[in-house]
Amino acid sequence: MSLRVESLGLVLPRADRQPVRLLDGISFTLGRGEILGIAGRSGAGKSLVAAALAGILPAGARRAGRITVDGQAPRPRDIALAPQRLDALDPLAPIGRQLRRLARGRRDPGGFLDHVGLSRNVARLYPHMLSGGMARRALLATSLASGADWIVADEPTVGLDPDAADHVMSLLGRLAQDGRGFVVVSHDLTRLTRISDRVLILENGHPVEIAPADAFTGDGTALSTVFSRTLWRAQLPDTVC
Ligand SMILES: Nc1ncnc2c1ncn2[C@@H]1O[C@H](COP(=O)(O)OP(=O)(O)OP(=O)(O)O)[C@@H](O)[C@H]1O
Repeated sequence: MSLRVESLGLVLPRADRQPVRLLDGISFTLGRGEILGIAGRSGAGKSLVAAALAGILPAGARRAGRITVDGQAPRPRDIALAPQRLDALDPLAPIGRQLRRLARGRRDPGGFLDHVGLSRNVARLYPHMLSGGMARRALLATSLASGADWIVADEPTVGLDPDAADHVMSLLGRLAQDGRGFVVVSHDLTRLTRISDRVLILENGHPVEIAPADAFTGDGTALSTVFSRTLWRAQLPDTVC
């Protein structure tokens, strides 16, 4: 029971010029109940990977490689993206209606709100009435409502204060324990390594390494590449940048 990604790549053809290779050679296997973190510097390709896993490609881009769920091509609702942009929530519909729409009326939206730690009253609220933390949780609720077993959360803590970021990260950890597989993209390596089983480090659209989360400790000597060690050390509180 796994999500398998083999040599995922993205190429953007350009008229009369060399195509741009946006992503190349990204491979991993994720089991149910597991979390794979994806980290890297700004522009490394994290959001592109997140979107490509959910089948969303930049205009004109070609995908290379193979993505399978339990050995088969993913069905449309197998993999859901909780995107970085809060405006992915429909500004014109209350949250409950959005959840019902995604669940195709199969389930009461209240259950999805319970799962992400939001009060059931939130079902009546429009996105502009939510705090940043509530909106992040609502986005996660939409990915649960879609029925996906594999959820890709792109920067779920961006814009949140430290307490709210901790809450959202622990929520992801709890949701994974229910048997879904999560890919969590975050620039916040410290929080990411607390909930992930393994972390894929990306640079320039290429994988640098996939390390077990417990290798991100101390001064990072357990990491196999200088790049990952440098990225990790840059986050340590006593590092002067
Ligand atoms: N639609 C697109 N068309 C062409 N290039 C793109 C497109 N989207 C992203 N890119 C380029 O791909 C690279 C990776 O972008 P991406 O948004 O995935 O980075 P990221 O690691 O998520 O960065 P950040 O942490 O700043 O969000 C960047 O150089 C970006 O300019």
